[in-house]
Amino acid sequence: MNLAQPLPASVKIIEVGPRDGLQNEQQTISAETKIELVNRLSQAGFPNVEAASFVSPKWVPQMATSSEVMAGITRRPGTLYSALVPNMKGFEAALAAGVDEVVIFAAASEAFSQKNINCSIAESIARFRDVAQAAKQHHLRLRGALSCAFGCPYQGEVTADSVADVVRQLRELGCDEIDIADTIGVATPRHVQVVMRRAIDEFPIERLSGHFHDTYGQALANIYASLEVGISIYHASVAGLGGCPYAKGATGNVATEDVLYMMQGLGIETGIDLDAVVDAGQFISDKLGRKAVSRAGNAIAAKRTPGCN
Ligand SMILES: CC(C)(COP(=O)([O-])OP(=O)([O-])OC[C@H]1O[C@@H](n2cnc3c(N)ncnc32)[C@H](O)[C@@H]1OP(=O)([O-])[O-])[C@@H](O)C(=O)NCCC(=O)NCCSC(=O)C[C@@](C)(O)CC(=O)[O-]
Repeated sequence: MNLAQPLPASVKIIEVGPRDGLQNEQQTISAETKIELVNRLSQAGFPNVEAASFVSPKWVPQMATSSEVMAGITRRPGTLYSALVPNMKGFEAALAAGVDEVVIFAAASEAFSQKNINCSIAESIARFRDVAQAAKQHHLRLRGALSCAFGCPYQGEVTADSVADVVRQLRELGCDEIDIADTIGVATPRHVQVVMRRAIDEFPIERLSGHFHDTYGQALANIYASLEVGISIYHASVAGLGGCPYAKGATGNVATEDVLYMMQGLGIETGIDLDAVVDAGQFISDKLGRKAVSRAGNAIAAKRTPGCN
């Protein structure tokens, strides 16, 4: 029996490079560079750029410049600028910085919740209740991220039921969108379809997203598997930037250039200029002093060099 549906005609791609991509970089990246990266990405046409994170600078020092970044960017009408917010202190800073969307971030794994935000899942949901209410009061969009939905670096297996349980709690907080995240990139396509189908039982499919890291080289296959079950929102990171400070060995999110190239080939509309994203990827890779991790990005950049075909 073929359970696959027709693929969506269009998808929303959320660019998470400036936050998820850069948060784990050991070298200090200037606010100026982050601002230029965000501007290049919004100009490329992304409907949503995750630009900042108002977490404790003791926990994630690279994100300490988030207010400066938000103050320095040139806002493009049509782009929403999002930021991670773990508590009310983060919310106040995000509000003052003028973010359009706050992202509360829970986990499907107790062990990861403790390592990442220093509290249990239940405590995190209680903390997020105040943030969610404040976001609604201020008419800000509210997104819920769910880490370790397919496996945890500390506890190992994570069940689809525990994912569904936290999705339901995030729905009850009033999340407009919920991200099902493979923080350590361990998922494979059939597993993804099982978990996504359980999540769809708890939350409207058109507001669920897939957030895949590429640690085991499965991210594009996992996106395709999610397309088959009808998921139409995906996160990606320019030049494949990233990793998670609390998930050892996690590599970057799937590279945005690779996702856009695949969507183009599938005839799925994104509204994003792939060439401009390749430029943004080369820009940030030059600043970091290393080659972009995107296969498609590097291939397209190489083709532009005279003498290459
Ligand atoms: C949640 C806390 C704050 C708890 O951390 P804590 O130490 O339990 O909190 P606390 O309330 O005891 O505060 C400790 C200190 O931090 C300060 N503080 C407290 N809150 C803030 C804030 N918002 N902004 C700035 N400062 C803050 C607070 O004022 C205090 O300062 P002190 O009195 O010692 O000088 C901490 O654990 C934290 O910031 N964690 C963030 C970890 C993180 O950002 N991880 C990466 C993002 S998650 C992720 O990447 C996964 C995702 C979403 O991408 C999906 C995926 O890929 O799977």
